[in-house]
Amino acid sequence: MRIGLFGGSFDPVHVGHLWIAEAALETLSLDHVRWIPTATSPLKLAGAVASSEDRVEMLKLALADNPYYELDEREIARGEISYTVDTVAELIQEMPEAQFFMIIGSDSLASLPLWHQPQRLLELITPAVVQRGGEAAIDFSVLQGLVDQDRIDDIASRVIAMPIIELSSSELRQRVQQGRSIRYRTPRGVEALIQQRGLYRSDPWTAGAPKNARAID
Ligand SMILES: Nc1ncnc2c1ncn2[C@@H]1O[C@H](COP(=O)(O)OP(=O)(O)OP(=O)(O)O)[C@@H](O)[C@H]1O
Ligand SMILES: O=C(O)c1ccc[n+]([C@@H]2O[C@H](COP(=O)([O-])O)[C@@H](O)[C@H]2O)c1
Repeated sequence: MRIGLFGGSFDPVHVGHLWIAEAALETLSLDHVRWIPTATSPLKLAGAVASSEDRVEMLKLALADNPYYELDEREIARGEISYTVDTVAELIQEMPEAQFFMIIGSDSLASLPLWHQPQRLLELITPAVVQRGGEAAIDFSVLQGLVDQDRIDDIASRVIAMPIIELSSSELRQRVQQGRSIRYRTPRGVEALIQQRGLYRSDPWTAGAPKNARAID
């Protein structure tokens, strides 16, 4: 079994995320992509804007019709800060036969030395980094000091190519807050849920504390 792990805040999930997962499935010949929404991302300690429940609900709608996608709610269930190294160690113990890949954007690679126990994490799992067409080549030198050059070359050989999709969850949140359309930026069901539940309507910065207070209690 070859399994891609795709973690994120998914606040909300958007078509950039879906494209990444699809490109990863093909490039790495994966059996499935396991989507793992964070409780609180270690480098986004202010917490997500939407509640964990709403983010999971949106993911369920986005992933529903794809048999190669699985939703893994362990980080939400664990609560508190979601360290990837803990999640990966758990999964390896549960599925010792599987080969895991950690799907990450190049911005996440750049911050990897700041992650919790990055050296141990890289001993446990191989990152597969998304390379967006037209962008400068990924700088793998950030891994120097964490792993040796052979390992860096191995990681660099597993890039996931995709076109540039100028989208982020922050942009979607901002658009909703400004009353602008998010159509085609996220699946229809997700868009409908955001509207129905009134998510992202108020500006979290002017409204005060993040709404996902439970995640950082
Ligand atoms: N448009 C995109 N193209 C390539 N990678 C992306 C894109 N959007 C997100 N990613 C990657 O997907 C992973 C999960 O992202 P995350 O859930 O934090 O979404 P985000 O859009 O980056 O959110 P935010 O805008 O709130 O920071 C990260 O590794 C991130 O680098
Ligand atoms: O383990 C860490 O220290 C760590 C630090 C930063 C990010 N991550 C993971 O990287 C993924 C994307 O994070 P983010 O902040 O872009 O939503 C998500 O699964 C996070 O848990 C993990």
